[in-house]
Amino acid sequence: MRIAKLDGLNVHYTDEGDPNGAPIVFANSLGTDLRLWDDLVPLLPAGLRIIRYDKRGHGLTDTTPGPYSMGTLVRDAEMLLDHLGVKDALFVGLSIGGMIAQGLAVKRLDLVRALVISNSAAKIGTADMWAERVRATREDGIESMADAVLQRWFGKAFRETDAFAGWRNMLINQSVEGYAGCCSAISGTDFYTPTSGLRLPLLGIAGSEDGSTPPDLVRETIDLVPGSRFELIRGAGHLPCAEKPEEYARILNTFIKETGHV
Ligand SMILES: O=C(O)CC1=CCC(=O)O1
Repeated sequence: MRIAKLDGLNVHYTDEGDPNGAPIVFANSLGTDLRLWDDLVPLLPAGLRIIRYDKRGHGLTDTTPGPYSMGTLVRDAEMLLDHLGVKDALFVGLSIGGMIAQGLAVKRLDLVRALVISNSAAKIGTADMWAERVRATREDGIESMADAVLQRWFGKAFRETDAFAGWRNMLINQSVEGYAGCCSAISGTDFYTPTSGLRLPLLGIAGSEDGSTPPDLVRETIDLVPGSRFELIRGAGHLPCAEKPEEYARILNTFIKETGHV
């Protein structure tokens, strides 16, 4: 098990593949841990250094008292990459992970040479929506919202597979404080202006059945950056890397090659 102690925070991460390869970093969504990418990683091209991590309040990373700010989550990612000596990474962020990706690219362009913003946007939801999510999380528990969240995460066919129970368990077993803390970070984030200023290779990925960040919302953010590309995965919900890993890999691997990352 790999833990990096970053300014007192124990951050759980994995560092796989070729240690001298071009780095690719994955940041996961609200309510998931780094296993989000388990089915995708074996489909990536050889020669990459593949880094995944559990963000604050999720998985095996420490939970600190919330609410969190997006600045704190971006700083955690920044400290991890500095700790690992990573520069010029291809950074893949899904949902809140895609917000962290935008914030990191704006703050430390030396760390990020290309971005994948998956099922994410410059701004997600409204302050009222996130305040209600924080209230429900704290007062009724994550499980009280699980069915609604999972409907947005996956299409109907996937919800009938055996694997679905594992995703439900991943969601309901996250820390209440960590989950609520990250809801507050999303609520306070509007990267519309800073992301508009980014000039780097950018790929957007959306799922046609995504009830959290619908395709039009993702596309609006991707279109802020000249030269960016947008791909839609049909029949997939909010977590297409888990629901349709082969299709996700085909799109991501094309981008990896186009940007000369391997
Ligand atoms: O829980 C959801 O609705 C999906 C989601 C929104 C932001 C995020 O990271 O996940």
